[in-house]
Amino acid sequence: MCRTPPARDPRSMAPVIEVTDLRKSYGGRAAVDGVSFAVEEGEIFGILGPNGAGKTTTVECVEGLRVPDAGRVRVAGLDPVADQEQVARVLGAQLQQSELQPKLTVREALELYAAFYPRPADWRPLAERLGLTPKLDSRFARLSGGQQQRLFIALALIGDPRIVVLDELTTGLDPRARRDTWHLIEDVRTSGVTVLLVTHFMEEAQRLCDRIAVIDKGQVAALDTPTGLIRRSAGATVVSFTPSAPLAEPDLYALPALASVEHRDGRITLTGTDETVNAVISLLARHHVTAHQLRVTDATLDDAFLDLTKEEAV
Ligand SMILES: Nc1ncnc2c1ncn2[C@@H]1O[C@H](COP(=O)(O)OP(=O)(O)OP(=O)(O)O)[C@@H](O)[C@H]1O
Repeated sequence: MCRTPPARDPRSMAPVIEVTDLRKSYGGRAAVDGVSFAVEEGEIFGILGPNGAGKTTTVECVEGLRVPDAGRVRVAGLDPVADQEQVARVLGAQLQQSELQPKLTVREALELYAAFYPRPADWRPLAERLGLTPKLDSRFARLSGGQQQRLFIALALIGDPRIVVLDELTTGLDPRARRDTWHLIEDVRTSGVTVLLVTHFMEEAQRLCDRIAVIDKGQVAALDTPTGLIRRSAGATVVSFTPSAPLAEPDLYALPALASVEHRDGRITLTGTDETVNAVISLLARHHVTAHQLRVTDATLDDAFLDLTKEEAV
């Protein structure tokens, strides 16, 4: 949006955010319990996890808002706690709703936050790009949810940061406003800014993120590209069909790489891998059973997330 993408030699690229064995407890209970990840410059890096997993605590340590109990955090090589002032110049964070005065107009908010930085971005083109120009004289409290989020993005970018941290950016937005916001995030990245994105929305993570750390119970349960996460989850491929004659249960359960079997209204749904699909087709042929409405689909990030964060059976 405002930065020119830096010319980068991929071989010399150091991570712009490094989190190593981060630990943070509240009242003796571990909220973050040994989290490590590294974010490359120019990435959209997602942090995904169930409620209470430790996502916000992790990003607050990256922002320097919380002091870790143990571990190491570096943002552009700086310590967010010891070097707070320098970190504030390279990292833009999304404000929480409560942090902006309801009576402030959009223009006042932009001017006020621009004044915090030695070399702020020009807020006018930023406001224009974010569709805020017609709202410059509106008070914050009178903006719609989508307009408020766009203002938060503008304020996070006003210091012309190298990195922007966005936490639950599209919560409460309608589907159109959410999609508009996704386009904005893609534009932000195209302009060379690294994005650290905390989200609950699988579709959002799958669409936007280059890589995702799935955090569960204070730990990194998996770290991969969205496609990689789907592939590594137990049931990466879903096959469903209505057989022309019943199939023996032991034959189904003997299928290779099978993750689950479901029967509903005469229809069988299996999850597994491509190997499972090939084997079920052979099984059907061997027993001269026809598969009506045979469908083979890829699992979604939603399926992978549920698999990666499932509660262990007790
Ligand atoms: N200031 C605090 N004092 C005490 N406990 C806290 C505090 N902040 C967070 N916690 C607890 O730490 C754990 C992790 O919280 P955190 O907000 O980091 O999780 P989260 O993954 O961001 O959750 P959510 O998706 O619900 O926002 C939770 O059990 C939460 O109740």
